[in-house]
This record gives sequence, C-alpha cells and structure tokens, in this order.
Amino acid sequence: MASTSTSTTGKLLKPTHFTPKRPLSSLSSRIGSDASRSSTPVNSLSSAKKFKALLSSEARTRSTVKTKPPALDSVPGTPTKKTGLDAARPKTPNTPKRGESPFADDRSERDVSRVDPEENLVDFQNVEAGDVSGDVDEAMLRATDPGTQDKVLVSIRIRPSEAPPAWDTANTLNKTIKLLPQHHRNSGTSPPEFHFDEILTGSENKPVYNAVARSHVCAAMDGFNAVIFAYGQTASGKTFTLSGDDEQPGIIPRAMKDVFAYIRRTPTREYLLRCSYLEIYNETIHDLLAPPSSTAAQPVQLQGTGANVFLSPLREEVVTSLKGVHEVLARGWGNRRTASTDWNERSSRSHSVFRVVIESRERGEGGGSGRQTPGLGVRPPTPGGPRLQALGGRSVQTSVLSLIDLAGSEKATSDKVRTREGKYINTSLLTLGTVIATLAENASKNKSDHVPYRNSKLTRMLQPSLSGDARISVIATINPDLSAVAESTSTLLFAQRIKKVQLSAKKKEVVDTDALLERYRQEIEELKKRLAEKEADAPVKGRRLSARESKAMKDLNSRIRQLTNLILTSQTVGGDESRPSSPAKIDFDMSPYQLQQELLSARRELDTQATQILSLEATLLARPSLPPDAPESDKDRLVAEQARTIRELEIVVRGYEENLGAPLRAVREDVEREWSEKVEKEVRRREEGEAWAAELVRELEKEKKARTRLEEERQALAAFVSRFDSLTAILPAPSARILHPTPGGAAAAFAGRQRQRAPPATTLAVVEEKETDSPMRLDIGKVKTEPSLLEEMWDGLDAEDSFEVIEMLKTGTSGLGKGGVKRGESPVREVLGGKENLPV
Ligand SMILES: Nc1ncnc2c1ncn2[C@@H]1O[C@H](COP(=O)(O)OP(=O)(O)OP(=O)(O)O)[C@@H](O)[C@H]1O
Repeated sequence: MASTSTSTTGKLLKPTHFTPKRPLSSLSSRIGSDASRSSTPVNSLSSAKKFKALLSSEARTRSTVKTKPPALDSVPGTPTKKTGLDAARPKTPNTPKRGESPFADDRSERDVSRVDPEENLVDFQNVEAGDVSGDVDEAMLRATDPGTQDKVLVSIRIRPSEAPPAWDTANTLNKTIKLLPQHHRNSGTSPPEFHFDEILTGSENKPVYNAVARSHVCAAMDGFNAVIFAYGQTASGKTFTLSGDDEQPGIIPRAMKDVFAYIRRTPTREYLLRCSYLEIYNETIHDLLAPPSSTAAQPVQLQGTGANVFLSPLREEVVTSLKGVHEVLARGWGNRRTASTDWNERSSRSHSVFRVVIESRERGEGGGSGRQTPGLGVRPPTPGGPRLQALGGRSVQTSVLSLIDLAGSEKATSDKVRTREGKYINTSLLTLGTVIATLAENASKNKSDHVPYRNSKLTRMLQPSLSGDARISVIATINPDLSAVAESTSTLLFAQRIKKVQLSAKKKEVVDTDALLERYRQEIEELKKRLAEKEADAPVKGRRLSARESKAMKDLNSRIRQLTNLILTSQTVGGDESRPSSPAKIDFDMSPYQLQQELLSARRELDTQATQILSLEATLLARPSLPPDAPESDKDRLVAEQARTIRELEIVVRGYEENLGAPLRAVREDVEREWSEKVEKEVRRREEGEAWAAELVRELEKEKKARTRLEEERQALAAFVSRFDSLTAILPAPSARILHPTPGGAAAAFAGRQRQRAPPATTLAVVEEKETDSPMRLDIGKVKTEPSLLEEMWDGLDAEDSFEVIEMLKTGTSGLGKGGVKRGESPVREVLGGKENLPV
C-alpha cells in the first residue's frame, strides 16, 4: 500500500502558534443568527485561552481558504437553496440547540419507508457517469481483493504540524513509528516502536483512502459488513480524514464514489442503497436525517441484543446517485454538533456515524428487476433486515458500511458545557478502549472474559462489528507535537491493542427458499422418474446390472439424496444439524428385485420427508418473526400484521360461507321446514287421539257409574219386590189380592187408573208431595210418565186395600209381629233399608 510523502512536514514554517480557524462559510455567515442559539457569545471566544494545534503551512493555507467538508464533488442539479456544502455545516461557536438546523423542515421523499425499493434499484446501466469519474482508480478497484481478513486494519495518520515533530516519522515505509529518543523519558532505554499496517502523513486524502478504506468498501459491496473509524485526540485530523474538504475529499465521499463505480462494473447484480446518519451526543443517539423536532421527541434507541443490535427509529434514505448522497450528507452535516474548543475551532462534539446499507441480488432474467415471483407474499422487512425481496431463486446479500468519525479525547477546558461534553466523550472512548483491550486479551489468550459493551452507547452500537461480524479499519490520527506526546502515545497504544482483535466477518445472504425448494423438488421428481424408467428397463429378476447401469442408478440415487438433504437443510431453522437421516445406502450389486424393494422403501422415505418438509414449512410460517425482546413498536406492527391476516382469513371464511356454507344451510333449512310441518301434524294427531281417549275414559266412567246406579236400583227393586211379596202374603185373605203387572207396563196401568178414578186426596197428596224424591226416579222428566213400582203397587190396591195397607203401614199393625215394622217406623223405610231419600 502506498504511503503518503512527508514532504509537507519538511516545509514547516518557524514554530509560531497557529490557530487553524476556518472562516465561516457564506451560509454560516448568513445564518449567523445561529450564533444567537449559542449559549456563549461569539466574541467571548476571543477571550478563551487557546491552545490550538500547530499546522504546517500547507495545512494552514488549506484551512484558511477552504470551506469545511463534506467535500463531495459538486453535482449538477444540487439544490440551490444551499450555496455549498460548507453552508450545510454552519459554524457553531457553541453547541447549537437542536431544531435550529436550516434543514429542519426538510422531509425527504427518499425515506426508505416511503419508496418502493424495487423501483429504486441501481445497476450498471443507471449509474451516472459523473458518479464514477474523477479520481476513482478503476485499475485499483479491480486489483483490490477484499480477501479473508481476520484482523483489524490499523493505520496511523500523522497530521502535518508547524512545530518540530516529537515522533520519528522518517521511516514510514517500514510502517513503524517511535518517539524521537530526545523526547523519551527513560533515557536508559530506546523508545518503544509501534508497528502498524500503514503510517500515513501529509494532507493528501486520496492515498489515505486507498490505503485504509478502499478494500473495506469493496468488501462491503461484496457482502461483508465493514466499519471504518477514525480515533484520536481532538484536532488530530479525524474529521479531515473522514470527510475532507472540497480539495481533499475524505473517506466518505470517496467511498460513495467507489460504491457507484463498483456497481457500474458489476453488470450481473442490482443494488439498493440506503443511508442513515446519526450522532451520539452526551450518550444520546440523534438521527441527523430526521427533522430535529422529531428526534428531540424521539431519540434513537439501541434495540436487540448481542450481534443483533439495531437502531430504531432511524431514518434511512434511499440513494440512487452521488447527488442523493450529497444531499443526505449535507443535511446530516447541518444537524451535527460542532463547536469551538480550546484546541479546535470546529471540534466535533459527538461521535458521528454515516451508514450505508447495501443490498444486492442477481439481476433478473432479461436484465430486468422487480418482483418476478408473483404470488409469493411480500414479507414486511424485519427491523434492521433487508428491504429487498429474495425473488425467483435469487438470494439477497445485505451488508452495512459504517463510517465513523469519533469525537476526540480531550482535557478539561475553560468552558463548562465543553467540559461536560468532554466528560461524555472521554467516558465513551475509555469504554471503547476497555472493550478493545478485553477483546484483544480474549483473542490472544483464547479466553472469553465478559466484554463491557453495554457501558456506553458507542460500544453497544459497535458490538456486532467488534465481536467479529465486520471487517474493521481504524485510522488512529495523531498530533505529532511535543505537547501532545501523552495523548499520541495513548492513541498508539489503543491502536496497537485493536490490532489484536480477532475478526471473522461472514457474508449475509437471504436465500429465496421458496424458489430454491421448488427447484429442488422439481429436480427430485425428474430424477425419480428417470430412476423409475431405468428400473423398468431393468432386466428380469435375477440378472445382475452392468457396471454402467449400476453407476447410472447410483448417481441418480445419490443426487436424489443430495437434493433431499438440501431441502431439509434449507428448511432447518438456524442450520440445525439434527435433520432426518438420508435414505439408506443402496448396494447396486443386488438383484433387480431387491433393488425394486429398496427403491420402494426409498420412495416411502421420500414421501415421509416430503410430509416433514410441509410441516416444517408450516412451522416456519407460523413462527413469529420478532425476537422476544423486540421493541414495542415492532410488536405493535406484528400485531397489526396478524390482525390483517385475520381479516384476510375472515374474508376467506366469508367466501367459504357464501360458496358452501350458505347453500348447505339453505338445504338444511328446507329439510327442517318440511319435516317440522310433518312433525307438527303428527303432534296434533297425537293430541287429538289423546283427547279422544280421555273422552272415552270419561264416558266409560260415566257408563260405569250409571251401571253401578242401575245395579243398585235393581238390587233395591229386587229387595223391595221380595219384601212386597212377603207383605202381600200377610194381608187378610178375602181382600188380599196378588197384584199382577198390568199389560202395557206399570206406567200404562197407572195412566189408565188415573183416568178411571182419582185416588183419595190425602193419599195422593202425600204421594205427589214425595214422588219427586223417589229413589226410583232416574229422570225427573219421567216422573209423570213412568211411575215408580211403589206407585204401581199403590195403583194395584183397591180403595179399601189401600186404606188398609196405609193404615197398617201407619200403625205398624201389619201382623209382622216381633220381626215386623216397628211402631213409628215406616215399613217402606224398612223395606228400602233405611235409605234417607225414601218417602216417609
Ligand atoms: N492531514 C491534515 N492535513 C491538513 N490539515 C489537517 C490535517 N489533519 C487535520 N487538519 C486540519 O486540522 C484541523 C483539525 O482537524 P479536524 O477537525 O479534522 O480534527 P478532529 O480530530 O476531527 O478534531 P475533533 O475531535 O475536535 O473534532 C482542521 O482545520 C483540519 O483541516
């Protein structure tokens, strides 16, 4: 790698103190009102004690005439409201309050959540020529081999100075740096030498980029995460190295040019680029691209754990050209916190991180892009995950290029606010140092001691990269002055430690499993068919296969096994090794019959595995795509998605209901209606039957009662008749006459006698008075027509007989003697057994 010349250091002016004050840009002046947001009046700075870094004349010339970075080449069509990049980074004599950026109201339409990634792909055809022109070294690009780098690339950049250097930089080609002996405290020993990957001097940024950043940018384009950061004391040249200025663009603008150059020379792939820009100020992460008002309300949070740390909410803007990058950088710069310190007129008061997420996939057939697998559900992006979809068997490669300008370590200052900021800066840098030291120790001694990533936002954010997930390049910037020897030594020690950190970055690829599986399945089917054909050609049972046949079948079988394993592997979540075993090995020396049997069992095995695949697919689909500690917003989003799925399922169910459910129900209703009528009819008939039966029972009861009464009457009558017979037997002979029933019945006889003579009034009166109460009467209506037998008996007596009988009855002198009717007791009563209703 080239190292820069030290020529500039040879042109040092006499060591006069020089403050590398940069002039305020026109915009800075215009928005001089910015000064009003400073808590410290600009003129008060003049009274502050200054120990600014001494610069070489070259550096001083540049710093006095140049505007401040970011120094991208001017791009036609850049919005005219800003007059230059410097304008985007106004001088801030004191820490500006957020919300006062001239870009505060900018709401970018390039926000990744607003654009369709498929519509914003960049490929070799649409990279603008201007985006790759200039000093991008195409030959070098091609020569750069990202290789397999498991160590951090550590380079030292020594800032030019007007003062005589305290460091021996004459031997930069040896990539060694050591303190000049005269400045070494322990005069008895020689000063320690530090070895690094590069020792860079001078003000040229191009060789610096080529030496420390290009390979990492290429690695990022190739699918590896890459981190490039500058570390060093304040005013040592970190920002100059990362951002540069118009004349000497730094790593960021050069890297972005290389990104487009890489795309242009890669016709087989298409890319989606999205940028974010953030800063960590006083241990709070601010999104430099979001409107400041929103970031103040909602600072960026570090979420996830371990290697899965991601930032949210963080605005990401899709860029398709260098012009887009230019705008994003300018906006971010406008929002950065810089301030004048005792050492640096425009000191970065925060760690700033510019990130480019690079997603790429093979270009679709015919060179087109876009969604080519209709029907495949477009899955929502996972937090920190890719935006591009893996389509049609094309996997998506995702990598992140992080370019970090750390705030510089510094001593206590005369300003309270600066001192507070400095405390935060130093603490986080100290934590970074501890983390690196632990990692280095773990790597060199094969230990796994706890690494305190969580002690600062910076280390937590860098955790995935520092734990080996990224290619890392560190540029340690030092101020060569004697006054800064302590800080420079500390920086060199840090750089030396980080060199020991072990890396094992891997490409991140999201495979289009659906398409891949489909391809495997089709191939398996094809092979099975071919195997079956071969088997059909297979000869009569017992013949041994030729060596060729045997080999062909063996090949087919092994391919089937291989594909089956591939399917299972791609289905196995997290690369779990515990997948079902491959089909049993087949001995091709077996007879065709035995082979047939083997084939049969292999087929069964395949069927079982196909079922397993289906169930694994179902499990995979059912798996929530969020880790348990995912942020609430992501959980809400998932809930919303699931609600949407439920709604869709409801629609499906409704469709089912309309197409199948409703007709079936209609049939059921018809059947029910028909049968319910029948049932009702039956019920009515049964009720009628029951009522009829009850009526019958009642009639029967009546009948029974009537029979009973008739029987009673018959018995009473029989008793009366027999009594009467006995009475007539005791009557005096001449007058006694046996009464015979009159032909025509008693009633007719009665009626006839009624007509012939009237009965004695008194007797009749008695009888008539009592006849209605006669027990013989069943029906009162019949009284007149059907006289009782008693009446008939009366009727059968002559007047004298009647009298006698009556008298006898009245007096009881019937001659019944002892067993006859007693005096005062009616003989009729006696005859009738004392029935109460008998006439007395
Ligand atoms: N290699 C260099 N060549 C010429 N000028 C340089 C070089 N390095 C730094 N400078 C100048 O020195 C000054 C301080 O540099 P810079 O702002 O990059 O320091 P820094 O390390 O970023 O400081 P801080 O940590 O305070 O932000 C600037 O004016 C810059 O232009």
